[in-house]
Amino acid sequence: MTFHAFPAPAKLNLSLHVVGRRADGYHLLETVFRFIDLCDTIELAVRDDGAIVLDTPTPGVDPALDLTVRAARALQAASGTRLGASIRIDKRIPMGGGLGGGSSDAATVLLALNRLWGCGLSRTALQMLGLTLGADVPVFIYGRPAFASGIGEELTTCVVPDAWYVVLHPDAHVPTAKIFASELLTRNSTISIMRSLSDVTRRRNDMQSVVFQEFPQVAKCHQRLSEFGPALMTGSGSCVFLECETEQQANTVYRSVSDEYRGFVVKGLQDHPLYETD
Ligand SMILES: C[C@@](CO)(OP(=O)(O)O)[C@H](O)COP(=O)(O)OP(=O)(O)OC[C@H]1O[C@@H](n2ccc(N)nc2=O)[C@H](O)[C@@H]1O
Ligand SMILES: Nc1ncnc2c1ncn2[C@@H]1O[C@H](COP(=O)(O)OP(=O)(O)O)[C@@H](O)[C@H]1O
Repeated sequence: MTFHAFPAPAKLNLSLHVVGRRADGYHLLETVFRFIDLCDTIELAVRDDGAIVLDTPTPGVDPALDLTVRAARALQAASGTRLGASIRIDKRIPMGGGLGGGSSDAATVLLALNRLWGCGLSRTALQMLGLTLGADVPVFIYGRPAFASGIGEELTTCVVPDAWYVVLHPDAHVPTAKIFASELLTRNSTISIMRSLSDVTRRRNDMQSVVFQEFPQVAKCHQRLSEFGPALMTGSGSCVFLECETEQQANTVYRSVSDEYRGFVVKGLQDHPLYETD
């Protein structure tokens, strides 16, 4: 069996406003996504027997519910292919950190198997299929830094700065659904997110204060990183990040806090590594 390797990058939400709620309970967002150069690696081998086999189950995730397996099954059903796949995941993106690792893994499986199986689905069709797996999946298929509205699926390319990030991972696994369900969550943000993007000090994350109340260790970590500049939480947390103009600045900040917190320095990407112009 021949395995082919594909990258699945993490994302940051550079700003995130909750602007409403749909009748089905899902929240309407305005957010800016960008990819960073922390990646899982997904290895895929085509099988003739139609089976979807996860060779490397992720601790704590039921293999049948792993987003890579669900993505492969969804593409099988949508395309009608008789082919299957063996999947290996080399996981580097922390789970439950608001870095979108599971969603990115799923997107990479959809993009890569679409090629390996010769399904010929368009990028837009893959985005719609991805949305059935999670609100964060479409942007990883879209492949460009993006302003997102709706529940995260209405995407417009936006300009993001060349930047480096200090990302800290406090010791908390934040359940996304619980934060969205909180009575404390602001659901009527009105400030235009695009106007605030160019000014780092005006960026914000409406989920942040709710997470800080439930998980004081995240608040503490955010407070520490804020000593160096306008730090923000990504997505529903728990990771917090600080944007820096240079790698050297980011390394200096990280060195100051690395005794207290797990984390890393990453480069902001301009495109998803699998992005190709159509
Ligand atoms: C908050 C964000 C911001 O990018 O990221 P993460 O922190 O998860 O990375 C996303 O909106 C998360 O997207 P994703 O993680 O794919 O969420 P899903 O699996 O679709 O949904 C998990 C649960 O969160 C709630 N949910 C999710 C998205 C949304 N726009 N409104 C919601 O209310 C729903 O209760 C849903 O059942
Ligand atoms: N391949 C996968 N990688 C990571 N998480 C997965 C995967 N498949 C399913 N999951 C589930 O999705 C949840 C959210 O994971 P992830 O996308 O990494 O975090 P977040 O939503 O905080 O950005 C995990 O807690 C896990 O239960």
